[in-house]
Formats: sequence, structure tokens, C-alpha cells
Amino acid sequence: MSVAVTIEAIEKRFENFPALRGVSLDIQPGELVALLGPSGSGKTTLLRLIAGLEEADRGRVLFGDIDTRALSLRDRRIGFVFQQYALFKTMNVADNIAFGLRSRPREERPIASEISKRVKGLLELVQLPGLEKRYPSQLSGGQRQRVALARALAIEPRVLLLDEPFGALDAKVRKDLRAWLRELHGRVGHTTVFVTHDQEEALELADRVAILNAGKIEQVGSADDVYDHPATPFVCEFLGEVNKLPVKVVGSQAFFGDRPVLGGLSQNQGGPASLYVRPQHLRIVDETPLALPGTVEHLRRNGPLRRAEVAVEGLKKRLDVDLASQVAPAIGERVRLRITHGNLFAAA
Ligand SMILES: Nc1ncnc2c1ncn2[C@@H]1O[C@H](COP(=O)(O)OP(=O)(O)OP(=O)(O)O)[C@@H](O)[C@H]1O
Repeated sequence: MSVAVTIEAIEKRFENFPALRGVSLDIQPGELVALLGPSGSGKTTLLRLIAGLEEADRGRVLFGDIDTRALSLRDRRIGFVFQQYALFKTMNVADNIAFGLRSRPREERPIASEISKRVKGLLELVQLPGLEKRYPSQLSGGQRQRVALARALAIEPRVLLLDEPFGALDAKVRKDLRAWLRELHGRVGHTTVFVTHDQEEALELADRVAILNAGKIEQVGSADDVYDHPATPFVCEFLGEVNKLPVKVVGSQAFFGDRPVLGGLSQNQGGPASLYVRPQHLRIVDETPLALPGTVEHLRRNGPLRRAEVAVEGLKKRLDVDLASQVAPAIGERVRLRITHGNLFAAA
């Protein structure tokens, strides 16, 4: 049922604006891929191209080995869920879910009893059994999106496309639905492309994440790949907070000024570079050969974590340090910081 989706060198302009600038991506059958990127990076445009709602200027999209340009919109068999307004307000839940099946030409349309059986099964699948007769206005936002998903699944889609499906819901409901969707995907296994600008959502849900920036894919990989080994400074900054240090690499060590701060580097990165370090990868330590001395200037909370802001001589911006379970230092205290992990990029 699920197909591979191959996106080949897609270019798309709106008048003179290049919305997609040579995007290629191979999606495996049954895979859940998140398209993640800031507003305007081209996520929705790419989704609409896969759906056949936009035409590419160059490049093509394949389902398995079928060039989708040869398929009518209906023959693409796409299940699409949008951020909001996805349901027909004047139809009850059962009619909403059955809509795609009833719109089929007579010879492909299941008989009425088969349709109600399928609607019932889908409502159980999305954990809303017995709500056939309710109207969208009688459902919560989260329930509506689950019905929208049931409707998308009713046509047995080749590919499921979700455009910020939880974007309009509050944080708690969003989190619950995320776990629920992951679990549902594990059971039904459709090839799924999910658009979001929420890093946490993408990293938690997807088998792989494709990070878009200004119409190009900067990196594709598992959550661990993109988070721990970002390919570009953009990916590193987009996925979470990061401190930047100008360093010089000599041999296998990075130096801040004449002080070695990180070792064990591969030998081919010599010269000036930028070292990107996340707040959780800075530790306050007693004594170590590779350490950065500084002064604690500010303490604050960052959600569940405590943060210290440490001023380091020769660096304009203070370093953010996650304290986790470490004992909080006092303001004004001199500390030594050890970098436990960092990413090096060529100096800008
Ligand atoms: N129909 C259109 N006409 C003109 N420009 C468009 C059209 N659709 C999209 N664009 C432009 O193309 C760029 C990419 O838009 P797109 O909606 O794909 O971005 P996005 O990453 O999905 O952003 P968001 O997260 O804000 O939805 C934007 O600059 C947008 O203004």
C-alpha cells in the first residue's frame, strides 16, 4: 500500500520569487518524514507539489516508479490534513469521513454498508468510537484533527500529507497528539510527510527530518544525526540554542586564544573556525587541562533547567551554561568550563 516518494531536483518560482531551489529527497515506503524550517522556507510549497496542487517548474515527483505528472489528482490518492478548517462544518463526523469514498465514481464506490463499516473502524482507529453523529462544532480541536486524519485515511491513501496538523492546538493537546500519531503511524504505516516549524515536534515524531532554509534542503537525517551532527551552522542554530566561539584548530585541538578548549578533532580541519556549543554541553568543572575560565554574571531559569551566564575574557557574548543537577554557582564566582561536545564550522 505504501509507496516510496522520490523528489527529484524540484524548482518552483512564484512570479520572480524562488520558493524551491533544487530540492531532492528520497522517502522510503512507510517512512514518516518531517519537513522542518522557518516560515517561508518552502515546506508547504513542497507538500502541495507532492499532492499535485502545484506544478513544478523543473524536476519531478515519483510515487514508486510512477511519474506523478502522469496521474490525475484523484489517481494520486493523497490523504491531506491541513492545520485548520479541515472538516466540512455542515456534515456530521460519519459523513465527513465517508466523503472521499462517496465521491468516487460509481464503479469504484463501496456499497453503503461497507462505507459505514469502514467509518466505524476508522473512528476506533483514531480512538473516537461512537462519535459518528456529532458535528465538527461539537468536538474539541484535538478531536477534530483526529477526525480529519480518519477522513484522510478513509481513501486508503498512497501517501499521507500533514501540514502543521496540530498547529492550532494548545501545547498539552499537541504533545498528546504527537505521541498518538507516532503510535498510529506504527500501526497503519503509510508513507507520511509532515510539515512543521516546531523543532521538538519534528525530532520526536519523524523517522527522518529534512531541514529547509530559503527553498533548499540543508540536511536530512534522523533526529540524532541532525541534532548532534548538524551539517551547517543554520541547522545547528535552528535546532536549539547554541554558544559560538571563534577558535583556531591546530592538530587535533581547538584553541580559544592560546588556550586549548576541545581535543580529539580529526586532523583535516586546521585553521580558523567557529565552534558551536550547546548550553548542555558546557560543564562547570574543578580542574581539567581543557578548560575555559570565566565569571558567572547572571543566573536564570529556562523551563525546567537552571542556566548560568558566564562571561569569558575575549568573548563579547556571555556563554549560556545549563546547570542540570550541578550545584548552582554564586553570581560573581570564577568558574572553569569544560566543553563536552561541539560542532566546528569554517569561520564565517
Ligand atoms: N501562491 C503563491 N504566490 C506567491 N508566493 C507564494 C505563493 N505560495 C507561497 N509563496 C511564497 O513562497 C515562499 C515559501 O512559502 P511556503 O508556504 O512554502 O513556506 P512555508 O515554509 O510553508 O512557510 P510557513 O511555515 O509560514 O507556512 C514564501 O516566501 C511565500 O511567500
